[in-house]
Amino acid sequence: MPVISIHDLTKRFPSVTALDQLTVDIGPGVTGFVGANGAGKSTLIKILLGLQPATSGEATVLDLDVATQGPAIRDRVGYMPEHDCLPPDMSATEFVVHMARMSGLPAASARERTADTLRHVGLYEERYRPIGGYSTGMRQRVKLAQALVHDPRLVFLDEPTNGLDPSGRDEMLGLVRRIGTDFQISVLVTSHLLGELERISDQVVIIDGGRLLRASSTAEFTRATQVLAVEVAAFDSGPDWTAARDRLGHALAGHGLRVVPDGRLLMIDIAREETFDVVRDTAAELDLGLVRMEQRRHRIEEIFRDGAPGHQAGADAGAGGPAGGPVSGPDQGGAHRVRTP
Ligand SMILES: Nc1ncnc2c1ncn2[C@@H]1O[C@H](COP(=O)(O)OP(=O)(O)OP(=O)(O)O)[C@@H](O)[C@H]1O
Repeated sequence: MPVISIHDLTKRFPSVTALDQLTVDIGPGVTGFVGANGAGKSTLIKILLGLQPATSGEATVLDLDVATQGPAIRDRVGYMPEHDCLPPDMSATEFVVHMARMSGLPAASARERTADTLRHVGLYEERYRPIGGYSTGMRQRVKLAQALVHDPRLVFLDEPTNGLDPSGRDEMLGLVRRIGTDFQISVLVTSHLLGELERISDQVVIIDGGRLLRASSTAEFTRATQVLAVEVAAFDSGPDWTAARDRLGHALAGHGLRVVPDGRLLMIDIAREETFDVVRDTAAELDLGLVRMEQRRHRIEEIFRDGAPGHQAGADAGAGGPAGGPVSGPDQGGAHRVRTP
């Protein structure tokens, strides 16, 4: 049963259509909601919380109607807003207790839940210091704690990694993942960075200009391709990786495999089951060491890079044949911007 159900939802502002006939069902677990800046992510969250009316269309959250049951939704759902909204003179404990009381918790359980939640987000030691002296990462954790303190069934996290450096981002993503796994709270987390959502989400919804581009399980997005990526090192020619790569490439082409170089790698069509053995044996015959041999997986960002939703990016990487030029293989890097603002 979907946790969130959105049907034909449109939101028009005077000068822009923020959501355009959006229809999508979102199941339990961690859902990554991705789109460029201005794609309509925050607008959707506000409509789902009953804080803003839609222009047309319907949506339910935990089976509650967003148009008429906003307060009941906000009782059951936690919300971490994108922008900083923290009082600098209060400590994390004071602020989170206050938010717990606002959600209707009695004083004693508000204090107890606050201590538990701050421990969970890694702020226990610092909980009595004024928020004004906190780093960006700590402030993000306070916002996360206040979203969790009333023990919601579902949380909306709007760009929780905003402003964080790579290690802070990794820690935040780990926390978000644990909310879904350890606490069994469903999560809708937004980002304009595709790579980070791919890592932590059970399903991913991609919007562009307020329209649905694609919604599917992460496993479906990142399923294995029929391309084997191989990197070799030459024992006898030192650091000349180009020569080693090309020797192997030509030998494999001689075995009837379709091979395309891509930087230090060879992209090889997995035409038959023995392909792995042929690569291993040929590298050994040529006295080359196998540094890496892995079946490529689709990356979510390929959907954007290659334009068309559902495009079989990477699956035909070897189609150029042995004589084909270098192809741009699946991305090796980390998170990518969908579109810079
Ligand atoms: N209250 C408003 N009045 C007018 N236009 C608005 C309002 N809120 C949002 N918009 C516009 O709607 C579009 C979608 O904005 P929204 O904030 O939902 O995008 P987003 O995907 O969350 O991006 P960001 O992360 O940059 O906030 C943008 O063009 C924005 O300028």
